[in-house]
Order: sequence, then C-alpha cells, then structure tokens
Amino acid sequence: MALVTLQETTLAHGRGRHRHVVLDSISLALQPGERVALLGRSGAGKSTLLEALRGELGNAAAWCPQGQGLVGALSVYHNVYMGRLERTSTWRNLRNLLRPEHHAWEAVAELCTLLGIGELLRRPVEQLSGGQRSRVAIARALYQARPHFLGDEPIASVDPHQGARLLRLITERHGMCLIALHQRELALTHFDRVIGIEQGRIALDEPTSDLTLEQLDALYRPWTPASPG
Ligand SMILES: Nc1ncnc2c1ncn2[C@@H]1O[C@H](COP(=O)(O)OP(=O)(O)OP(=O)(O)O)[C@@H](O)[C@H]1O
Repeated sequence: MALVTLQETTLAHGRGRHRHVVLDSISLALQPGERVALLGRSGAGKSTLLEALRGELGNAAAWCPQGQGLVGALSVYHNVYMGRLERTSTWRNLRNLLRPEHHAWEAVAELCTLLGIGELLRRPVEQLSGGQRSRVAIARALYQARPHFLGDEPIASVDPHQGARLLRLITERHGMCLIALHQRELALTHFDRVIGIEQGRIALDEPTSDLTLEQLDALYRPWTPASPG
C-alpha cells in the first residue's frame, strides 16, 4: 500500500485574484522504502510539493527545509537538539538550553561526528560556512528520528563527494525519502526513482534504471511560452 497518495491534486498559493496555481491536477504515490529524487528548475514547485506531502505525512517524516531554518546565535548542539523539542516539556527544553543533559549531548555529538561537524558543537551556527550549516540542518533532521524523510535541497551547499555521503546517511536511516536536489548525477546514482516537475505538471516519473542524464537535463532547458495560433 502506498505511504502517501495525491490524486489529481492542484497545489496553489494565495487566494481569490491572487491565487497562483503551481502544480495543476497532479497524481503521484510514494511507496514505503522508496528513495525518490525531486528535480525541476528553480520555481518549478518542488518546495510547494514537499510542503503538501509534509502536510500528508505529518510526524511520520523528518523535515529538512530549504534555507535550513537554523538559529544563528545558538550553538550547533542547540540547533540539532531543536529537532526533538516537541517531544519534551518546555521546562526540560529550557533547562537543556542552559545546561545540556548528558545523554542528549552524547547523542547529538555522535550524530555530528558522523556528519564531520563533531568539533563544532559549541560554535554558534552564524560562525559556520554554508556547507557546515547544511550539515547542521541535516543533523537536526536526523535527530528527529522519524520513519521517513522529506528534504528541500539539503545538499545544495556541499561538494558532490560530500553530497553523496550525506545522501547515504539520510537514506540508510529512513524508509521513504523524497529529496529535492539539482545534482542530476547524484539523482541517478543514489535514488530509485526520479520525479521531475516542469511547467506546472509532473513531466517525468520513472525508475532511475530507465533514465539517462540527458533526460534529466531536459527538465532544466529554458522554456518559452507557446506561440499564439
Ligand atoms: N508563499 C507563496 N506565495 C505565493 N507564491 C509562492 C509562494 N511560495 C512560492 N510561490 C511561487 O510558487 C512557485 C513555486 O515555488 P517553489 O518554491 O515551490 O519552487 P521551487 O521549485 O522549490 O524553487 P527553488 O528551486 O527556487 O527553491 C514560484 O513561482 C513561486 O514564486
């Protein structure tokens, strides 16, 4: 049985005169255990689709947002710890903010070491590089320890080699993974299926074994509105 299904669903922003349809009457089903890459040009609707699926999956999916949503003034430890804030009481969270609990510190440290940022635990996130921040955001999503994973360009700021390693870490810890990215080679090598969106529709939805780089490149070609008549 599919984990989540969209059936002729239209996704839009705004209301009334300001309503802007991003994806029109799309259908898709995500299966347990699938690793799915989400591709499409900037503005194609990847984030919009991820938000809709996030609404469907709720707490079953860890969420790694675009732009990371980190708190710059807080340490790496505290940003990662925030992945589980909702699971503990406000009082305990406040106490942990001032004086980290030993077992929470150990768990975050272990995760950060795995991601190559173990030595940065006490460093405020605002003092990190873009790639280091990406890894903090991924650590925070992994710390959520949810069955599935939704990621909006989580490896955008890292080199391909590191990107491949991070994708492996994410996919081996989750059942279904749906990850937006622009690295087409990694989409082919680290995923089972690619969903490509273009001009308000799902233009491609195939197993990676049936796909070539050229087919993925086609999702990024500049498009011109159809000429009249
Ligand atoms: N809150 C919003 N209100 C109105 N329009 C929005 C809103 N968020 C996104 N859009 C519009 O919806 C369309 C799809 O945006 P979306 O962020 O889903 O694209 P994307 O594929 O994730 O792009 P990128 O790769 O640049 O992150 C764009 O035209 C964008 O301007």
